[in-house]
Amino acid sequence: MAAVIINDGRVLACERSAPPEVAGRWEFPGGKVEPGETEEQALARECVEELGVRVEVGDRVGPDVSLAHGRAVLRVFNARLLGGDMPRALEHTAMRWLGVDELDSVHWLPADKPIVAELPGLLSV
Ligand SMILES: Nc1nc2c([nH]c(=O)n2[C@H]2C[C@H](O)[C@@H](COP(=O)(O)OP(=O)(O)OP(=O)(O)O)O2)c(=O)[nH]1
Repeated sequence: MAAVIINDGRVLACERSAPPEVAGRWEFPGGKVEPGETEEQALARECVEELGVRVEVGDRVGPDVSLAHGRAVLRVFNARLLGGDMPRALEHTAMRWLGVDELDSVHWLPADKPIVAELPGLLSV
C-alpha cells in the first residue's frame, strides 16, 4: 500500500533508508496493512507515521504490481493532504516533490515503475 500525494502539480517521492538492499531507492510513502485495518485506514496511518500528515485516501493509481519476492502486491492510491499539513521525512532519508519532467530523475524501486508511468496523466490535469 502506498500513496501518491500530489501538491501543486508535483508528486511526493521518498528515499528509503532501510533495509540495505533497497536503501537509496525511491518509493511512494506507505507500508503494510495491519490486522483489523481497512486499506484506507492503513494508508492514512502510514502517512501519519512516515510523513506527519493527515490525508484523505482517494482512487487507485495504476495496477497491482507483484513484488519481487512474490508474497505481496504493491497497491497505490491517490491521497490528498488535509488541513494544510506538509510532509516531513520522519522515516526516509530524503523527500522530493517531482514535476512531470522530473519523474525519471530518481532511482525508483522496480515495482514502482508501472505506477510512475501513470503519473503524467495525473500531474497534468
Ligand atoms: N511503501 C512502499 N513500499 C514499496 C514501494 N515499492 C515497493 O516495491 N515497495 C515494497 C518495499 C517493501 O517490500 C514493501 C512495503 O513494505 P515497507 O517496508 O514499506 O513496510 P514496512 O513493513 O517496513 O513498514 P510498516 O508496515 O512496518 O510500517 O513494498 C513503494 O512505492 N512504497
